[in-house]
Amino acid sequence: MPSSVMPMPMPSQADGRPSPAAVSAVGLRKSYGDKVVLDGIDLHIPEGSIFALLGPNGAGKTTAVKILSTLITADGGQARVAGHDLTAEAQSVRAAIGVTGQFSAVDGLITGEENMLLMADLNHLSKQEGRRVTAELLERFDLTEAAKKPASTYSGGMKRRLDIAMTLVGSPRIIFLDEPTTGLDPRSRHNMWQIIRELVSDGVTVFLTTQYLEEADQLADRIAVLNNGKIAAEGTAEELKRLIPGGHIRLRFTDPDAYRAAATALTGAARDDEALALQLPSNGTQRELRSVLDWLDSADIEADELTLHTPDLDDVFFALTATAQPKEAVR
Ligand SMILES: Nc1ncnc2c1ncn2[C@@H]1O[C@H](COP(=O)(O)OP(=O)(O)OP(=O)(O)O)[C@@H](O)[C@H]1O
Repeated sequence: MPSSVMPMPMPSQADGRPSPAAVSAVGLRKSYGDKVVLDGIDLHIPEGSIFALLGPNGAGKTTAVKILSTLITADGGQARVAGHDLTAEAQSVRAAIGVTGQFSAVDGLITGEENMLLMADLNHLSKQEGRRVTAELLERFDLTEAAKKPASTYSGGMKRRLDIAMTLVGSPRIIFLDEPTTGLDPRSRHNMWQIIRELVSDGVTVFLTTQYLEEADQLADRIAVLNNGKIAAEGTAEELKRLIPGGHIRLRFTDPDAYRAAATALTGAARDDEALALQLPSNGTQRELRSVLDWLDSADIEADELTLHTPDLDDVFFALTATAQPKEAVR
């Protein structure tokens, strides 16, 4: 499947010119020993958008983030982040970005406020400015009450919020969030999504990696699926869903005789004898649904349950990453 996927067109502005890129990369490559992790990655992430890099475990998502945030160097290819060349202007790249990794930068032994003030110091803010920014961010991330408690006493969601608040002390224009909601409960995950949306409404560009398809679907303007070292597909969630077949109508019966009669009449349907269910391919349009219903009426078939299934990102992910997956190397 990946090899047959057409590249998506570049996002463009109303006047047809390509949108200014917060991150652009051509042919990024990285290997560990003889294991190729990134095998020529191209990216174009417009300013002020949310980009999600999806991929199975060990696909190379963190490696891509580490390269683009100058933590490690690529073996080949070129990239510009915030308008600066990744190799020649690494210092300028660092000044423009914030990174929160899977392993938090939060120091549990000191309070949330002290963590923030330390960050302000590292960003060379004056004492007064550091205090102002700290108070503002703690308030924004609902941490004012807990500000004077050791960070080790915080819940997972609070630690994650503190982590992002610390990243924002330096007012980065681009934020890399490596699996920002892994391990969070549903409520904390939804809170984090809201925070991410607010960041973007302030003009920040967000590059996030995730294993949660729903997260990419909910948040991202564009999504790239990384598999076997390559971008298997890239586009909006809707564009990706259109790439794969999988839409169907499912008819379920309670009466085995009715099921058998319907299965005989509907020769093109896939059968699930155990569930007494039939599955008909469908593109999900109203016109097609109506013609199927008319046909069922004319054949005198009455199902007890009819459900319409349109492909979701899960289907896309499974279709694109179904080929032999690389085994995770031991680090
Ligand atoms: N420093 C390293 N030395 C050797 N191999 C490494 C190193 N870092 C990563 N790898 C390997 O590179 C591959 C990609 O790792 P990476 O952490 O980028 O994947 P990932 O997509 O972020 O995975 P996950 O979703 O599990 O976090 C894995 O097979 C990993 O074991």
